[in-house]
Amino acid sequence: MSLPASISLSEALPGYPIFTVNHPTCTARIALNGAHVMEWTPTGHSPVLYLSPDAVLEPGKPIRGGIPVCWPWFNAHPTDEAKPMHGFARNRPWTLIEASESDSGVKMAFVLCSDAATRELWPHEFEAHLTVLLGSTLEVSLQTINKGSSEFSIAEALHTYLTVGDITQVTVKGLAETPYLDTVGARAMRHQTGDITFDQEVDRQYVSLATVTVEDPALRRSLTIEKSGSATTVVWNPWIEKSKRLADLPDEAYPHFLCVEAANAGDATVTVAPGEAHVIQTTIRL
Ligand SMILES: O=P(O)(O)OC[C@H]1O[C@@H](O)[C@H](O)[C@@H](O)[C@@H]1O
Repeated sequence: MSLPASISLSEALPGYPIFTVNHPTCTARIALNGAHVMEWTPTGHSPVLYLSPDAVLEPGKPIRGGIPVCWPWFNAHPTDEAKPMHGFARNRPWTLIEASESDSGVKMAFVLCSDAATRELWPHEFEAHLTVLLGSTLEVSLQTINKGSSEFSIAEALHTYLTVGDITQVTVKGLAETPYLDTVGARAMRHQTGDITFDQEVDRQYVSLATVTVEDPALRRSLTIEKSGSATTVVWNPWIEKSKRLADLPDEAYPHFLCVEAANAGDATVTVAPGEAHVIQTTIRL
């Protein structure tokens, strides 16, 4: 496929293609492995997405940072922990099917289809389409199409790593008075009173359709995360002890990112009938 002038293709390592976007509205990088948006920087601003300096760029491995696509399950597989964490979509090579540009930005679309390897992990026929609009805002949508003859259920997340200046000064607004599944320690349903602030590990699945704002006084900016087709918002920061266990994340990195993820997780799995489709979408703006 021919690429428009604002998108170029290179290899981070042999056999590891990366698309680089240089457009008047933004710069960005997207890996074909996982259809993974690694970086997005609107013109005149510092990077919005966090990418670990120790991220591993290797076919079949997830990238620490950017927007991993978690699909068709979220977190550990519900019955078989030997299967990949967060599903297989972030570990597979996708195919680029559209790349175009306009004055407002760049559009890229990728597809992942069921094959022998995916059937080993998940016995269903599907097409997954990831569409990314990169400009002064970032829009990502993931469409799941059931190509088989029986229904299937999915969990999913657009696992967005946001750069923040100092997590201890961050406030997340939009989830006050919302129930959530707390997955730090023994799982428990809890109730969020007031806005979210951070002084320890946070790993929560909020039952929410709401738009979320991340107030970041250290970088003097706020980020808005809108979403649709998503009944769960995951909020995650590993803090120090969990960071030490993650080999592809520097121990001292946790104050500088926060994950706010449009998701369908926990009880909010999505059932897709044969021939039907489901779309989860998120828009991030400064
Ligand atoms: O290390 P991974 O597989 O990318 O997962 C990172 C985190 O992803 C979050 O979304 C989960 O809520 C956490 O429990 C998990 O630790």
